[in-house]
Amino acid sequence: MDTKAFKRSLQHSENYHRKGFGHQAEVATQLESEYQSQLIQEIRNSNYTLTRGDVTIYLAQAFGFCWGVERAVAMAYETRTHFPTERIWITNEIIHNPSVNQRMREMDVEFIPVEGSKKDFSVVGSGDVVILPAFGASVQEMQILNDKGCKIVDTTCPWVSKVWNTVEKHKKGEHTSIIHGKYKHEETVATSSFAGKYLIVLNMGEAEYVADYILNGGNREEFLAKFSKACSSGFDPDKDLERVGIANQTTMLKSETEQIGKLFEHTMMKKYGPAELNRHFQSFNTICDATQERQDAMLELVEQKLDLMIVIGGFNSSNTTQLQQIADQRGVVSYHIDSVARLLSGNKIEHRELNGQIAIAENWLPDGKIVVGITSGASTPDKVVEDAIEKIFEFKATAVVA
Ligand SMILES: C/C(=C\COP(=O)(O)OP(=O)(O)O)CO
Ligand code: SF4
Repeated sequence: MDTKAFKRSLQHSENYHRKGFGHQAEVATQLESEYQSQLIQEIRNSNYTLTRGDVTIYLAQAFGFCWGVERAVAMAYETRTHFPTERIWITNEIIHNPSVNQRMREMDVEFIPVEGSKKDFSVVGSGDVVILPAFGASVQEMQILNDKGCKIVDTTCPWVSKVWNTVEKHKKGEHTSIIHGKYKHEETVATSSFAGKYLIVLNMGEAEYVADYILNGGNREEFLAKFSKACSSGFDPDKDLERVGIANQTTMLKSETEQIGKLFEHTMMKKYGPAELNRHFQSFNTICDATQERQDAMLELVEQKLDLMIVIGGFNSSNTTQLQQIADQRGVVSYHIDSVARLLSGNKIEHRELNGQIAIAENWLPDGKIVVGITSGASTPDKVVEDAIEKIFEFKATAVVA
């Protein structure tokens, strides 16, 4: 399938919308009242810090809703306003935040049902409206919806579309796209659907395995088993790694994407020599600005003397997990929570560990004066952060009285 031609023709269809519908002002007021926070604004205005009682809060200098998320959520709200009576579907979560997805449900936006691991698009009627989330959708899904003749509202973040353009360039130059990402993540599923040949590597360990195979060969069966869910169909590691291009899921750990890019550049240089490098290697920076800013702010925050860190964001939010990984790498005690409900009491906190397990930690709030670092992922409303901060103040105030 010529994915580039399909995308171009879709964009010219009268059923396809990728800009708002002229209800910006109305929706902006609604979003502000549902997701913004007066307290967080005050903390921003006082140099990102606030002390109340025994608790000093240090907020990261960049955190919370990114531009792409604000845009996607606003478009979804506008869609509801513009099509008040039509049936509206969404192909996945609009972004990875439970409270925002709950709001979608309350607005009667329905999620496409999943049977086993397959989505059942038979429920969608031709006059229905379908929202594509901020991560985008695979080209096959777009084709199904286009064939049905439904109205498509595409909220894909332009930074994500930029990565799709990058893999299209790899395809044109007959380079295999090496995508630094999670093969099950919606964004990576979408990106790989636009790629020609591709291989998805999760981390530096997997990248090193591939680089070693390029230089020294290895066990082909083992390679194929290791990447069975993370490569294009018919992928042949002995033929398809002669020319490679780097792309990534926009929200991975920035430093790791950079290291992976350098690793493949050196590998191809070693194998083919500097004069041939351009024929065998392509790289474009596809980490988005928002991801960079939030990770850089986190790196600064963990340099402070903190008693603990609270990282707030959906448990399936990749960028939030990367923020917690930074705290973990620096040896800062940190808890990833998705809502204030996880702060069970002054003694107990329910949180997501980096390995994905949900655990309960005891005695998480130290006695006496404490400094708490706070950050939140790109899909976390400020309101959720405010609720968590207020709860910490409340637990500590009660502890003093007791
Ligand atoms: C939509 C989006 C980022 C916003 O944060 P999310 O937490 O929704 O997504 P992710 O970090 O990719 O799991 C894709 O870049
Ligand atoms: S994190 Fe970046 S790519 Fe993702 S929605 Fe936000 S701005 Fe877009």
